[in-house]
Amino acid sequence: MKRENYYKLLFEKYGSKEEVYAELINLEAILNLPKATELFLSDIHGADGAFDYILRTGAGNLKEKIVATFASVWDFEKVNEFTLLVAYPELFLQEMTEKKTNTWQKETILDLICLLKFCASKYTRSKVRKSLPKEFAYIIEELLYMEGAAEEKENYYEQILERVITLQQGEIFIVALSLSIQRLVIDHLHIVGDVYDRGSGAHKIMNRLEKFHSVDFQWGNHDILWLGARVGSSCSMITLLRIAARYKYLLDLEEAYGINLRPLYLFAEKNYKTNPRFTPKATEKNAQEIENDELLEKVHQALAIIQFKLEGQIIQRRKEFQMDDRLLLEKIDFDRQTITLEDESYSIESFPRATIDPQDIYALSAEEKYVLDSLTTSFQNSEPLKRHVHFLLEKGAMYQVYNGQLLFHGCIPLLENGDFASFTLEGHSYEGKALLDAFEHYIRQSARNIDIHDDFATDLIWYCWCGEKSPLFGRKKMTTFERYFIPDKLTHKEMENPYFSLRDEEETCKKILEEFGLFDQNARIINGHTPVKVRKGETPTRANGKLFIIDGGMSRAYQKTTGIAGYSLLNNSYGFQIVTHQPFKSIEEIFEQRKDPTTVKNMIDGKFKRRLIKDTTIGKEIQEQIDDLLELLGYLEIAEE
Ligand SMILES: O=P(O)(O)OC[C@H]1O[C@](O)(COP(=O)(O)O)[C@@H](O)[C@@H]1O
Ligand SMILES: [Mn+2]
Repeated sequence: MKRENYYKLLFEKYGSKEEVYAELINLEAILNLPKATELFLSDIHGADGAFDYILRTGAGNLKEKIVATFASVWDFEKVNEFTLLVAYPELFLQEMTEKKTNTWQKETILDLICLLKFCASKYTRSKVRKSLPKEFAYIIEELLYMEGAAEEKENYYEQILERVITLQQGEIFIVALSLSIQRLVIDHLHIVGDVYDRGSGAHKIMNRLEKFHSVDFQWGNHDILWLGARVGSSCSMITLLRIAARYKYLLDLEEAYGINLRPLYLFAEKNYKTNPRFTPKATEKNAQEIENDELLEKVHQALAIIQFKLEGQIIQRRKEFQMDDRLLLEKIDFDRQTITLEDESYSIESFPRATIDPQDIYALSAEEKYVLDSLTTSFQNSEPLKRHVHFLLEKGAMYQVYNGQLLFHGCIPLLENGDFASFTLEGHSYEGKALLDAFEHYIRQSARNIDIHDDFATDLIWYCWCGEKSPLFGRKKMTTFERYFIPDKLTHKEMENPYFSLRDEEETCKKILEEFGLFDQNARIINGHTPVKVRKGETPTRANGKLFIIDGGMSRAYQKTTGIAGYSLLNNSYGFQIVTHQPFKSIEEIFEQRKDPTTVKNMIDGKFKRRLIKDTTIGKEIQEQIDDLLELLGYLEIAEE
């Protein structure tokens, strides 16, 4: 478009020169406000309750704000009580045993207004307005910004509150105020991968993310399985189903995504026997569940075998993946019940050989094909999955550079000596940032053609899940087969890419940051994917503070290894804060304990200078708008002459 036409269009948006001035002043004011709070979360793994809890409490930030507002007058007990009220207002009101007298309501509303005022102080009025519930926006604004003498104000407040309460709106008002506070406590959310798998609530998390006011997403290896399932990667789809069987929430997928599992269940019931190696992971059992387990064992096996066959097919047609050592089924000696891996023979146990055709080991049987087709149809017709994958494509990426930080889920593949490891895709060799960009390019290409199921791009989605050079995975191989069938635990080890030890060194982190154009000394890497084993003395801060690992560790099954639930990260205008989470069992337990066990630790960056919006990614965009408006004014002046 010609510059002149652009100015005309821009001017039409404002209508008058005065409006342009007003917008300029507004934008310049925004640039000088303190930077808003970001929350970084990762590895949520279907734990929707824990996720909901973290969002409602702003990962401990809500309590921090309450302490800052009322510290001089309230004790811990009162702070905890109020945190609970703001985080779960509906439930709090419902559970309250004392009478909710008019005085109590009035006091609570005034306290909430006070807190809201504090939380809103670093935002523009227009932004605060957008965060308020429509029905109460006017009243709340009156209460927030009322000018005048103390006495006048008090009378005015008194009158408004009296009215709200006599109209029976007190409780609704309390809920509305609490939700607005929640909304302002976290301004932007970063999901550093792995919302999906190992827990049954991923769809609820995705529903919530779709509506979240400001969010970005770095794909994790588990999310990529779901994206793959939607866009035609059969092997990704079967793998996520196998994991769902392993963690015992397979049936929930019928309701969550409308997946028809009947053909799969019928096939498994007919072709498989029970096999304790495939008993789903679960903690407590009742009689009905035991019966269910038997069926699930069969389904779980059926899925594992289809997965190994499909993997074999991909590895055979994609020599460039260099995964021939993972062509496992052909390495089995069925009569001797052994497998040969890297010239070593290992015994295998309970391998269900009945559905393997010795003449064509990786071929699916007609029945398996039928099951696969019907599942594919189900996945590709699922409306919620379509929406969720659309969200992943729109808000998600392989990595993100935001406010001078580099975010990615897994790793940047490195060689032992710290150089970037290269990988060849369709004849081109890529490394470092270019490698991540290339993966992203192919993922998006595959997503444009969901009817093609075996092209290079779609196969590469599966590679992202478990390939050695996949930045989302970062391990030499995925030993799923070994863990199911080979008792020798030595074979279960998944060697990590050198990145995972080299990232502890400042030099490595600096090199990676520079590769992504980040030269500032305050630049940091924010990483997910690997649980921080607190029990073994590991910490989430590495490389002299250049890198944070924030595996939220919300997957219950993994809490044994970590010793806590996990870590997340906050970043406000003063710098980073590391948040330590305790295992979340239920809201009931939180209400019983009446306290938020989350702890927040400040990591003030070197010099104590508050970061303003002008120093952020959004600030750069606002500056561009300002520059445009200034140019527009210049243009208008010339036009007037
Ligand atoms: O414990 P499970 O569910 O069998 O999963 C183990 C597999 O998951 C992985 O850890 C990948 O998942 P993460 O991205 O959560 O680490 C594989 O490396 C491993 O083979
Ligand atoms: Mn991961």
